[in-house]
Amino acid sequence: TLSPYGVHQKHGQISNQRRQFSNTYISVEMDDATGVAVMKMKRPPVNSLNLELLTEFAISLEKLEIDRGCRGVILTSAIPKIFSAGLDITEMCGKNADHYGEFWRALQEMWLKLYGSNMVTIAAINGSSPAGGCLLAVSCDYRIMADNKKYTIGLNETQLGIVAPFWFKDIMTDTIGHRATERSLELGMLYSPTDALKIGLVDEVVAEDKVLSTASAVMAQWFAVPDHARQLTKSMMRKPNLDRLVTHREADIKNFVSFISRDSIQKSLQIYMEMLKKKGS
Ligand SMILES: CCCCC/C=C\C/C=C\C=C\CC(=O)SCCNC(=O)CCNC(=O)[C@H](O)C(C)(C)COP(=O)(O)OP(=O)(O)OC[C@H]1O[C@@H](n2cnc3c(N)ncnc32)[C@H](O)[C@@H]1OP(=O)(O)O
Repeated sequence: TLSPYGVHQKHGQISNQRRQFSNTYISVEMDDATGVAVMKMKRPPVNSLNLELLTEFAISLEKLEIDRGCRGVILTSAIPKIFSAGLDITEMCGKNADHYGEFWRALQEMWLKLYGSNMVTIAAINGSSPAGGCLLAVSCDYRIMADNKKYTIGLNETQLGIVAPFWFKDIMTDTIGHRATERSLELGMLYSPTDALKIGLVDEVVAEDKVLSTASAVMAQWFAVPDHARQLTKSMMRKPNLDRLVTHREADIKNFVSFISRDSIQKSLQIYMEMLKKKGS
């Protein structure tokens, strides 16, 4: 073990086997010949991240992390036109403090596993990806987005009357820079794929039907670098952000619970949910 987050070399096993494991909201297909797992979120209608999905996500990643045959994960969605609608707003509305705390801890856990993964992680963003959906993408090593101007990506929390926590903000800053993050977060901006590419929020925009094949090709390029060197470099780059959340984890939960429990915030979220429902009907 080379880092507190469990850096270790993965050895690809040469075989023609594909293994699959599936939970309620996450399915994983592991290709032993390539060492690549494709992990799909499948929670209709919009892959909103509820407690169960977040828990399954973390467990699936942990399984892959200890699987010596797995060197990389492509994260994508099984739902057409949607990568993820972000956190399930109903998990943050009308529940009690214990529930909010449990939910936030599950989100932190998932993030520590994804952002701290030793595997190569590539987001194949095949649909809209607001807020928590954007967090998933930005936590990966590389982002490929489908070229469809109806899709958007960004941290739009302020539009809901809530605030992106410091660890969302930190990785956004690392990705697009301080000034762009300041503007983007204050205004709760959502970007089209082309605009996301311009500011560096995604690395590539490709035709919808090429998102997965491009992800596989990029994975092969990343695999050409020796695992131990890439993993140590990743760990060195990401350790400060990981340590910051680990150190302030309980305070972050307390902060979230007290913020989200405020009457004014509950009201904002209810209004936003009603607006979403009206738009859909
Ligand atoms: C100072 C201290 C600070 C401390 C920290 C404090 C707080 C931080 C707190 C929270 C951080 C949260 C991050 C988040 O992720 S919040 C979630 C933000 N997400 C969104 O804004 C996305 C909303 N959804 C959409 O924009 C669209 O649904 C989308 C573009 C994804 C898809 O559009 P489409 O037209 O296909 O589908 P819809 O008809 O809109 O939706 C279908 C169905 O799904 C429901 N729904 C959509 N999104 C969510 C969601 N995020 N959670 C729950 N439910 C969702 C929608 O209401 C529809 O339902 P129904 O009408 O079919 O019943």
